[in-house]
Amino acid sequence: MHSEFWHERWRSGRIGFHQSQVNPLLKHCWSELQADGAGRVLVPLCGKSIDMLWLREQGHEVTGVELNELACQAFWDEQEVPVTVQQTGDFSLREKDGLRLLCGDFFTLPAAEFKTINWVYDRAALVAFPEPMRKRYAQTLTEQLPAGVGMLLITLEFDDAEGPPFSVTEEEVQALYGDRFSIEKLTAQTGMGRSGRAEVESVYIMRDRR
Ligand SMILES: C[S@@+](CC[C@H](N)C(=O)[O-])C[C@H]1O[C@@H](n2cnc3c(N)ncnc32)[C@H](O)[C@@H]1O
Repeated sequence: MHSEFWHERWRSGRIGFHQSQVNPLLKHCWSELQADGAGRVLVPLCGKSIDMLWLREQGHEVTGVELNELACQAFWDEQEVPVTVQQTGDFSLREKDGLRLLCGDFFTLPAAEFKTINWVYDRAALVAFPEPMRKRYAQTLTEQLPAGVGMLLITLEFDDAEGPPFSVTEEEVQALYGDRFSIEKLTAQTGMGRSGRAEVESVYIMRDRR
């Protein structure tokens, strides 16, 4: 998936993935990580998700990483929070009160950004990538994240091969992350997706084996 694909989605407002409410599965399942409002949460491919606000409200520090500048600015504008934009390497940074939004390519995120992460929240990030990029994405996380990290991952499964989103099976989650994490599937809900197709939304809790 090329960057331009996503920039065009944001420019044209075709952001059906964005949710106006906090994701109910996040609210329901986050406590399973026993994160207790402590530590920093990485939200890869965060868009302008208000799930980051909910995580912040729990007490976590939050770092979101998003490719598109419109999305990063819209997040703060919609909260009516004025922020200044700083440049840090290849990324622009908008931050306020423990919530940092880094704008740039996740695959070029400096190693130092991963070192302070305790938790990862992945909703619509892994499934946003086609298969070869999913491998690269999961490899980046498993190689860069520090010991003891935990993750909440939400995936979708459906028959249609076209994406994004892309269908990700439990077997693939195991293949991508099983060497480093113990993986527990918490729920799997069958429902109608945005495009009217049947899909299964699954939540995984992943705990570092190290
Ligand atoms: C399907 S959306 C999900 C957004 C968010 N997680 C949510 O739940 O609303 C995927 C997002 O990832 C961003 N994105 C795609 N490739 C990226 C990359 N390489 N680095 C950072 N962000 C990326 C897109 O701009 C888009 O906003």
